[in-house]
Formats: sequence, structure tokens, C-alpha cells
Amino acid sequence: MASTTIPTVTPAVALRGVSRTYGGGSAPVRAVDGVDLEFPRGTWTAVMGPSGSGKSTLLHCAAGLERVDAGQVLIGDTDITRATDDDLAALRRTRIGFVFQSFNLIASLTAEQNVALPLRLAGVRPAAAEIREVLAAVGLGERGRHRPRELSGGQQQRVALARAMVTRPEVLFADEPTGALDSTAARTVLDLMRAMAGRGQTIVMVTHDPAAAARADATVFLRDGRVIDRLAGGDARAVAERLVALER
Ligand SMILES: Nc1ncnc2c1ncn2[C@@H]1O[C@H](COP(=O)(O)OP(=O)(O)OP(=O)(O)O)[C@@H](O)[C@H]1O
Repeated sequence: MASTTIPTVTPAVALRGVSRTYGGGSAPVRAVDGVDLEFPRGTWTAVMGPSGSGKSTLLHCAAGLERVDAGQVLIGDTDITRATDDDLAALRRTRIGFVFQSFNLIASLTAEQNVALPLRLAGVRPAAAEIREVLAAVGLGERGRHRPRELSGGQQQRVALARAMVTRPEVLFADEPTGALDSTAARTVLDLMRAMAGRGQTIVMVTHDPAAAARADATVFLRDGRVIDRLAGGDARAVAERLVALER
């Protein structure tokens, strides 16, 4: 009988034995402790866990914002743990997007200028029409000339998402993207993330909110820097129950 080969698909992001320890001396903190995870292309994964369980550290290591002490992080076929600082900076400008709870927009720039920034940093002259299109995609077509302080929190987060989307990154890393938003604004941001995953982009999102995690395709649960549980799909109640169980 002929043997069949199962084609292996490279995940968008893979962590292999990743560890990150802070501080040396007598009290080092192992924030991430031997994590193995794969994030398939076009999927949206939530990362949950108690405060201090290592969620942000894991996200920063996966996005190349922070160096790992051990293990490998692969973005597609690229091992970013071997990349130089220049390579990493280039990767972050082109293949990776990042959104934070605090939006991190530049106060003195308009929405359009904020969105254009990653292209400018990559040495590309942004086309005005392209910037308007991305802002329209997040429902802010009329707000391009406004500065962050003239926008609501939900609108600012949508500008931050537009800025992360403008380079069409393979992977979007989001650290509590809805943490500062009311439920209506949060839903709009989560709808946009769902649309991104639908276009084949991969999303890794740290959240404390079971309702936000329930919108993702899967949730991984961390405790003491380790992955200790995983839930595919699920509703907010199922996510919350798992979270409560691991906080005991
Ligand atoms: N720069 C740092 N220096 C020293 N220790 C740190 C640093 N950053 C994080 N830690 C420690 O590493 C552990 C994991 O922190 P991390 O911020 O990744 O957790 P988290 O799960 O994202 O927490 P939270 O939900 O409260 O934001 C914690 O014990 C934290 O105190």
C-alpha cells in the first residue's frame, strides 16, 4: 500500500520551549516557563490567566518585543530568536502588528498621520487614498483629521487597529485591546479582529474579559508562566469557569 504523507502547514507563530526570567540574584521570577504553543494561520487565540501569570511577557516574547532566555519563537519560517535587532525592527514594521490597552497613539499627530506612521517608518510613502481606506474600514472615514484627544477611547483604539492593519501584518498581537473600552466599543473592536482573522491574518490577544475571549477561536490559560489549559471556541461562561478553576 502506498504511504500517504500528511502535508505539514507552517503555523503563523510557534513557540518552542520558550522561557523568560526576570532579575537574577536570590529572587528571579520565571515569568514564562517552557511554553510550547502554535498559532495556526487565520486563527484568533485568546490568552488568559491570573494577574502575574506571564501573559504580557509571553505576548512580548512572541512579538519580538522582548528577548527570550531559552527556546525558539518562529514567525512563519523566521526564527526571531536568532534575528538581529535590525532584523527584528524590520519584522515588526512589516509582518507584525501590535495594539495595546492604552492605544499608544501619538498625541500631536492626526488619525491619518498615526495610521501612516508604520509605512513612513518602513520607508514607504503612504498614499492618502490607502490611509483613508483603512480608516474607513474601522468606521472612521470622517475622522482622519482629528487628533487622539478629540476621539473617544473606542475611536482611538480603532485608529490603533487601523495603524496595525495598514501594513497588512501576518500576525496581530493585542494586549488587552478592549481593557479600557465600554462594551459597545469593545464589540466594535472585536468585530474588526474577527474580520482580520477571516482574511487569513492571525491574532493573539491577551485579555481578562471572558466575553472577549469567547469571540476568539480558542483560549489558552496560563498559570505561573505555564500553559495549563486550553479551550476551543466556548462561550463566556465556559471561559469564566476555566479561569475561576485555575485561580483556586
Ligand atoms: N520588567 C520586569 N522586571 C521584573 N519582573 C517582571 C517584569 N515584567 C514582569 N515581571 C514579572 O513577571 C511576572 C509575569 O508578568 P506579566 O506582566 O507577564 O503577567 P500578566 O499575566 O500579563 O499580568 P497582568 O494580568 O497583571 O497584566 C510577574 O511576576 C511580574 O511581576
